[in-house]
Amino acid sequence: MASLLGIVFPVTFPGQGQLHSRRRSVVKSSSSSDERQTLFNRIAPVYDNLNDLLSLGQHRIWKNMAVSWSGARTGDKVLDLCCGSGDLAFLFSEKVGPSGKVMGLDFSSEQLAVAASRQKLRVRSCYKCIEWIEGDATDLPFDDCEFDAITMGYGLRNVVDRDRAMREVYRVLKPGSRVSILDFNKSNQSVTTFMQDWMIDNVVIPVATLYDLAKEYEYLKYSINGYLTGEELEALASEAGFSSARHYEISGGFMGNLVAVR
Ligand SMILES: C/C(=C\Cc1cc(O)c2ccccc2c1O)CCC[C@H](C)CCC[C@H](C)CCCC(C)C
Ligand SMILES: C[S@@+](CC[C@H](N)C(=O)[O-])C[C@H]1O[C@@H](n2cnc3c(N)ncnc32)[C@H](O)[C@@H]1O
Repeated sequence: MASLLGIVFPVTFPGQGQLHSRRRSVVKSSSSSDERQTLFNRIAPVYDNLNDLLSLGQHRIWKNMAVSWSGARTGDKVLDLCCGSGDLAFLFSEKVGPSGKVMGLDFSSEQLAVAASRQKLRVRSCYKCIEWIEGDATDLPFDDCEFDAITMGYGLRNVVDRDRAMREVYRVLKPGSRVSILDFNKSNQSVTTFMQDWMIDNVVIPVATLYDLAKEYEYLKYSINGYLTGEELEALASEAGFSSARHYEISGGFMGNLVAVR
């Protein structure tokens, strides 16, 4: 498998956060990581609107649940991993408040640019505590035991080396703290899988085609099929060292949320 030596410069987008940059070298495991980075850069301009349209706004409820399950409290230092356009980071900042600290990390510069521009439009003081960092989930530019809570919203499924990402999450979490990982549910129920596939084939992809994004949303179906079941996600967390892990199915089994405690 071709490997690429990529130098990733995790830089911040100074929405209102401090400006800092940390340099790490990341060996990308395969070109598919590059392809995914390109995909999310490409869909960034319409990503939020299509999520609202295609889920009838339900994704905001699911993201609220994920942040609540993280156990984040006022004053905490928290990480939204694979933050994209920042939905969960904004929810996190409402939880931790102005005395807390929110870091949003993603390897898509275009997604981070959308996140930073959304941040500039928000006036509440809690949103000023968010810092955006360009980096890789498999090589986090943070110290051990740095965070009180972590979320990954629709991120883990898109990371090529999920084992490494889970070990990194474990490393940077404080003992006794939680990671909350929201994503599509890879169901064991054939009727759920059938309905999920039907919706993607007959609603999601036709709508995405109107935006010339059919291939990007065909990847969505491919990535769900290649994802882990709830049981497999619990095992992944356990193998990474987490002391407990539970996967909860939500929205009729269409979505799922893993909560793991370090
Ligand atoms: C926020 C959501 C998906 C984010 C997302 C994740 C990915 O990995 C992608 C990969 C490639 C392209 C896009 C994405 C992406 O947007 C979930 C909601 C948005 C979904 C696109 C809509 C899925 C619809 C469900 C199959 C059925 C929803 C039923 C609901 C009860 C109305
Ligand atoms: C579907 S989006 C989710 C965005 C946001 N969390 C949300 O819930 O809307 C997946 C995000 O994961 C990011 N991503 C995928 N692999 C990554 C990696 N190895 N390191 C950092 N970000 C990654 C993509 O750039 C993309 O922004």
